[in-house]
Amino acid sequence: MPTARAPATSANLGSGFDVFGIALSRPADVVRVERAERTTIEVTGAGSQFIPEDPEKNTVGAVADALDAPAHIEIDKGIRPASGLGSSAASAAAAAVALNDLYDRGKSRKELVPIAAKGEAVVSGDAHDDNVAPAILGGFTIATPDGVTQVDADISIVVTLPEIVVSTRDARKVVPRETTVERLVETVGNAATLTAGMYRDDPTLVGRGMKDGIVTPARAKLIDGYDAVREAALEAGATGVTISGAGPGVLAVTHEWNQRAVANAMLDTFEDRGIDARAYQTEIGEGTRLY
Ligand SMILES: Nc1ncnc2c1ncn2[C@@H]1O[C@H](COP(=O)(O)OP(=O)(O)OP(=O)(O)O)[C@@H](O)[C@H]1O
Ligand SMILES: N[C@@H](CCO)C(=O)O
Repeated sequence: MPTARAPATSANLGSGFDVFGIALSRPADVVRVERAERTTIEVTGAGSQFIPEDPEKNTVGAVADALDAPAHIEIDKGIRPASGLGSSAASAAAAAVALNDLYDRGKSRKELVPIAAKGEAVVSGDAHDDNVAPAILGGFTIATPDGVTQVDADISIVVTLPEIVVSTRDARKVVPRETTVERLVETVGNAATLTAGMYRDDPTLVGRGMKDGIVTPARAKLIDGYDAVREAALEAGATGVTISGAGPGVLAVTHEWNQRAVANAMLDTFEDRGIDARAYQTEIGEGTRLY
């Protein structure tokens, strides 16, 4: 039975809304697939009680359909749903890679990206590629309508995950529909700085390039304590802080040597406000691995 492990991912990185994404070395989902007459799904692990097993409602059902690959699909969730860590995308990415192997469909990793994105459409209303691209390919990815560009990068990351639920569908409703030319110029500059930082494995440039004055301020209101947690992480030495994906995860870029200090500062700040949270000290990592 093919088994695939797909990593958590963080989309947007502030200045790259719906375009940038990174794979994280942990946590991850593990998906096992077995040929069947029709698709059935079994979900265990983190937050599994909130995840539908109906193939019409689970991201992996749409992937099995798109590959014409009916299967019994077992999902072991390592990534809590509605986290901002690409939980729904990780299952879709792992299913795409495992089903491609099970049915010998011969699709390349890049060809599997839009197929896995069909799963994202099931949960958030549209098929953005910015989580499934890094989940499948690993590293830092730039997903545009013209295709995906992938860069391997070595950057330390802390993501704190508060016990707050923010669904991608709701977080997309608060995204401003218009912006100014000044904001556009600022965002292009930041996105370019971030990309240069990824090429150079430079956490200072990546952190600086995550600044965003358009989408992040609107979404920060959905995350209790976001401004205070951001300040605390920067004071502890993070080079940049933003919302991970659609939230509520909060992502900090760090130097490797102060990862722990940044994680503790973020956790303490959530705790001061009575919000339970957990921290992942992680780094940009590989894409889906097939066993
Ligand atoms: N295989 C799956 N894994 C996780 N969530 C799933 C899956 N299939 C369907 N869902 C549903 O998708 C929703 C979670 O997806 P959502 O995009 O909101 O969160 P996320 O993937 O953690 O966040 P983000 O995309 O911001 O990183 C939940 O409503 C959940 O029930
Ligand atoms: N780019 C997406 C990622 C979450 O799926 C968003 O921020 O809405």
